[in-house]
Amino acid sequence: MEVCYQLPVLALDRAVPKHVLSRRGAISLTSSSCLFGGRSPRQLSKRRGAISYDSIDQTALYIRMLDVRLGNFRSEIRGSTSHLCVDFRSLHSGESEDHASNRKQRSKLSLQMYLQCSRSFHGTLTFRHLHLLDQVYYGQAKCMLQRVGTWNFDIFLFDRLTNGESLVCLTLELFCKYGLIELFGLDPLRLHSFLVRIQEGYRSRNPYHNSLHAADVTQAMYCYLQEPKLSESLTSWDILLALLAAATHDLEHPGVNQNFLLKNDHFLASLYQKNSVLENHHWKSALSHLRESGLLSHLPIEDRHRMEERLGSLILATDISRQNEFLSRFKAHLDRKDLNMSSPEHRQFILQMALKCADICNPCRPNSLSTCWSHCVTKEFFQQGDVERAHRHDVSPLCDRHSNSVAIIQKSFISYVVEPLFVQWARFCDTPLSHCMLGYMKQNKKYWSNAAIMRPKPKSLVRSLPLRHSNRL
Ligand SMILES: Nc1ncnc2c1ncn2[C@@H]1O[C@@H]2COP(=O)(O)O[C@H]2[C@H]1O
Repeated sequence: MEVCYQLPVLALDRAVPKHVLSRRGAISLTSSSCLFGGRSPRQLSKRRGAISYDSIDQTALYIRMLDVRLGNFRSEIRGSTSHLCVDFRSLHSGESEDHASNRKQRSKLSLQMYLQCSRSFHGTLTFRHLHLLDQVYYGQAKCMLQRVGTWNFDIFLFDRLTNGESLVCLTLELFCKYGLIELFGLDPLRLHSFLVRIQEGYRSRNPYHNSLHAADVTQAMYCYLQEPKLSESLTSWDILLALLAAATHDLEHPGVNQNFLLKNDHFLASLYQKNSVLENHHWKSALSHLRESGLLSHLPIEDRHRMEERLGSLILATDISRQNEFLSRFKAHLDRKDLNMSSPEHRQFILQMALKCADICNPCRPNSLSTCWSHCVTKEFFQQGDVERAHRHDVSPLCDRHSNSVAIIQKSFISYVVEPLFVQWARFCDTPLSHCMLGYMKQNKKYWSNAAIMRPKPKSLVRSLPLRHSNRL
């Protein structure tokens, strides 16, 4: 079969054979040597050990592995080449303004520390080198970690102090706090290398869906794990799972939404049969990193499988288009007062709700932090809109910079998506933190309402704003 999986509008760097995508049962890789950088698929599959190609799961994992094997992945993140399939470079033309790429430049770290950090990234840092690190900045980062469980934790500052390594530093700290390394007999080096892979697996050029967002969600998840209803009933497995899910929940996000992938017949849309395409991709990517790093390889196979399934159920719950489904179920439980935290099924459900809250908690942060997130997320929407416009496609809802404003998007997002969820979460937790989040949310809503009045709505917005907020359709 012909190797042709052309996107109508965007540049294709590497084609994925259609039969990889369309036939569930069998993947023939023979006609796709271009995918393997000159190596035969056989060689690769041999090197990977036993990869079975007989399920959609393995297909997904294999596609991610190819991404890594080809070295394409890292270079795309570093900005020199492009992604496996879609060339997303046009999304990032305004490089100088890019928040994420500026993070490194804005970092106050010395060159010496930068070099040390990149060595530590690639595993060549020795303990002797650690003494050479710029103590001032690591000292400050360490200091911040003492307050990692506070809701006004400034993740932007923490990221600068750790030279863009907030996800690794924060997650390691939380693993240590909970004693997960000892409890699960984890190899600290494998854990570190797994977290570095995860951090690098986020595209730093995405204004919003980058490793800083993952670090923010992980920090929020930690705050929720401290809530008495959770802390008094969760097991160590639950905690391990919750932290892993938070850290990986948007892994390899391409910086565009599902609607964009569907419209462009992206191979991921076919692979996941147009269902929670991004979330499935995040989950499978997380699995491949978990397996490749061997982090849990010493645990019994049944435990690992259970863990992988549960990880999937958490990450898939972050699909915002399933918000109503989760919210109705949550409300029904709260009305009936029948949540029983000693039931594994109910604990998993509460972890799903906690991750959903952590994922969209940015409007519930203090205004100085919340507004930064609002600008980042809007920037990503508008970049997608610019590409759609440039290719004469319909511009997706919320993505048109000419008919939207940050304020309007925020007002609508807070009212229709955030508030209903956090009101129920506060009903469930009924703690100072849950009410404090509602307080910040109200302040932010007011702030954006005023901003919207000060900056009048573009005329075309009256026609284009959807009734219900969703950037995914
Ligand atoms: N502050 C925000 N304003 C508007 N949309 C948001 C905001 N924060 C998160 N979102 C949206 O909520 C979605 C949650 O799932 P995703 O991370 O895939 O994509 C996210 C964004 O589309």
